[in-house]
Amino acid sequence: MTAPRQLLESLNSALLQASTLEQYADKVVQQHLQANLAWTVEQRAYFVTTLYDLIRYSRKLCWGLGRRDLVDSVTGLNSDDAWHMWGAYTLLSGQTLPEIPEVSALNIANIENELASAPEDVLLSMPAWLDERARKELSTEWHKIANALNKPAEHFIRVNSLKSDVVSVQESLRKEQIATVPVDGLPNTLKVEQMGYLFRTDAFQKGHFEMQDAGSQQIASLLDIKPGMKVVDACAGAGGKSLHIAALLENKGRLLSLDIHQYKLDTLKKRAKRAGSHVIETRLIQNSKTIKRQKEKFDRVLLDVPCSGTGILRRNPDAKWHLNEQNIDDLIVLQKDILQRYSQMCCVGGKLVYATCSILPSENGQQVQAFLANNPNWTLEDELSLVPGVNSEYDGFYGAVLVKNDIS
Ligand SMILES: C[S@@+](CC[C@H](N)C(=O)[O-])C[C@H]1O[C@@H](n2cnc3c(N)ncnc32)[C@H](O)[C@@H]1O
Repeated sequence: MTAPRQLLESLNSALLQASTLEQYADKVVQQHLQANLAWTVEQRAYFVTTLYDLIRYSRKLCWGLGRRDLVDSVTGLNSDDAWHMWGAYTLLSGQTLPEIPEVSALNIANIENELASAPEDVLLSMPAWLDERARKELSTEWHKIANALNKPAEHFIRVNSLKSDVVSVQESLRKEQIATVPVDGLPNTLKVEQMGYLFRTDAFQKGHFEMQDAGSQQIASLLDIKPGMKVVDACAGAGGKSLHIAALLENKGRLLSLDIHQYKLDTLKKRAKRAGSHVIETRLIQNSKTIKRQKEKFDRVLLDVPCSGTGILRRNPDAKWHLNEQNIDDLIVLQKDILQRYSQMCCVGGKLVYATCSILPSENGQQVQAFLANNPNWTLEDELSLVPGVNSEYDGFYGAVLVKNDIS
């Protein structure tokens, strides 16, 4: 596709905005798409894919351009640098550059020559600290995982079984020129093959589906939910998994969705209304009493804890530039505290799922093992570890199913 000048200028300013790290890339994308409603579906796709790739590969591109001063932080990027990054990216993707002055000085031989001396973490375009930590935790698998995390994310739909079914959603989207295919082993999941304005479709407006990665869709299923159960989703956020749980409950029973941020719960409420999920009650966690009051009240507990998000870097490529090593260490302390305190909400004989969207064992299996060592009344029933590049084509997710036993 030959991108029009106006689109390239938008791309340039979007890259500058994202590089300040003052806004997350998805918000920058939303602003630009909203401001350019005349772009075709193809042009929108080019904008989003290219911006995300420029962010994803910024470290490698800066090295290739000989800009070692920008390799460790692109927060000092200016408009000329942003044009050069787009130019280098275009050449490295095997495409030709238009004859415009901003990129006329670039040539592929120079870029490849610079990259020949780049260290592994630069070629993977990962922050040096993350590369070092992941190598320690994941050994030789890290290389494969990092390459998989650098691929653009695919888009998946979870059909809302409270209101529709896979065949009807597929047919409804097909009428709006959006092509989808079923996903093996996941009965309510569709993969989007031909993108369109998904959120404007009739099926979306009527609550017949939600956008949710196929890996993420496997977490609520671990809870082994039966209609009528009492369930708590204690880190519910905007409700991706709460909506799935409500569907598994077939709207029978009770689902308490908790979070420390009211604005996320407000979004959850709107989504629940659209989805026809009547069993959801939201509650803000104001202090430790909110949790203590729910002691042993639930058959199922989901702890989808705050984490590094390293499993979903394909979807949020800028997250690696926002993170630092201290953040991960702090998150590990928080996860441990949430698992210890919030597990009290589970009744004896009940089950708890501890989940993250991280690929780091220190946030996953190691947390669970430490919990089991300190809590002999709990046992590990099952463990799901979806690791891009190793055993999964989807986002990276971890889920451990823990059972609370009576040892009195
Ligand atoms: C991984 S996100 C949850 C995503 C959500 N479950 C979904 O599927 O859309 C983690 C959530 O934990 C919340 N959180 C952070 N600290 C918390 C705490 N101490 N107790 C409960 N929730 C917390 C965050 O606000 C965030 O919404």
